[in-house]
Amino acid sequence: MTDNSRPARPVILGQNQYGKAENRVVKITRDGATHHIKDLNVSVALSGDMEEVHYSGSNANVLPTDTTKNTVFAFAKEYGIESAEQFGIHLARHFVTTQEPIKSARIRIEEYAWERIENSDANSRFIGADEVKHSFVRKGQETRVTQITYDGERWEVISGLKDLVVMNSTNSEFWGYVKDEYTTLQEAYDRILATQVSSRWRFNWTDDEQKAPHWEKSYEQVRKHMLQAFAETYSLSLQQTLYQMGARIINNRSEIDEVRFSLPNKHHFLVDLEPFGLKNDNEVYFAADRPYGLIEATILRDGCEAKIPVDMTNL
Ligand SMILES: O=c1[nH]c(=O)c2[nH]c(=O)[nH]c2[nH]1
Repeated sequence: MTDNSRPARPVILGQNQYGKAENRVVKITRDGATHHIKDLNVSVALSGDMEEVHYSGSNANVLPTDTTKNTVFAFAKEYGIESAEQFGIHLARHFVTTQEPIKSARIRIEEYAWERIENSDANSRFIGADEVKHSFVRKGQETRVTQITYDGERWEVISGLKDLVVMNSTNSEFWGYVKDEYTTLQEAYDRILATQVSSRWRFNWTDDEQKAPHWEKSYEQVRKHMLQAFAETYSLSLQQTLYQMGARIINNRSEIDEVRFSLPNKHHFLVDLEPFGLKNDNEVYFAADRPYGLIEATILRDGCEAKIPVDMTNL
C-alpha cells in the first residue's frame, strides 16, 4: 500500500449510507373548518466521511438517525409540506449544507393521497353543505369481497370490503375511560380518528332469484353510508363510530340484516416539538403502524340472528 496516511487494511469499507427510514409524518393544515392533509413516508439516507465510525467506532462525524427523524417532523411544522418534492429538496439541502462530513443526502418519499368524503344530503341540509371538511378517504381502491353459499335450496350472500382507509382530522375525543395503575394514556378532546375498514354484511335474500338485490347498487350505497356515518359522527370512541356506521347501513338498506366490522385504530401521536422551540398546535403527527387498538363488533337488525363469523378474515 502506497498511501501512508492510512494503516493498511485487509478489509475495505465500500458504499455506505445511514439515516432514519420510514418516518410517517402527517401534517394537518387547518384553514378554518376546512382541513388539508399531507401524509408522507419519508426515508433519509446520508453519506459522506463515515469511514471512522465503521473502522474505529468514532461517532465524531455522525449526526444521529434520531436527529434526522426529528428534523423531518420539525420541518413539517416550520416550513410546511407544499409538495413531497419541495419537502425532500429542503431536507436534503439541510443535511448536506449544515453537516460538513455529510456529502450527499438521499430523501425518498412516498405520499398517500386522500380525498374528501362527501356529505350526505340529510347532513348537508342540516348543517349546510360546506360544513364537514375534515373527513377523508385514502385514494386507491379498497378490495371488494363476497362469499356465496348455496345448498340447492337456499342462498347465503355475505359481501364486504377491506383496506378502506379513512380519517377524521377533528370531531373525535376519547376520555372518561377506566384508569388503573398501568394507565398512562392522556385524555383526548380533539384527536385524529383513522382506521382501515374491514367489513362484511349479510343479505337477507335467500331464495327467489328474481328477487335478488341489485348487487352493484347495493355495494355502492353501503359504502356510501359507511363513509358518511364515519364522517358525520362526532366520535367519543371508535366503538361509537363503528356502531353508527353499522346502524346507518341497517337503517338505509333493507336488503341487509347484519354488518360486522373490524376497525384497527390507526393511532396518530402529536409530535413533541418543544425541544426545537416549536409549538405543535395539533398540526404534526407521527402515524404509528403498530401496535394498534382493534375494535370489532357486529351490528344487527333487531330480531335477526348473527351469522357472520367473529373472525371474518378468511371470508
Ligand atoms: O376509540 C378508542 N377506543 C378505545 O377503546 C381506546 N383505547 C385506547 O387506548 N384508545 C382508544 N380509542
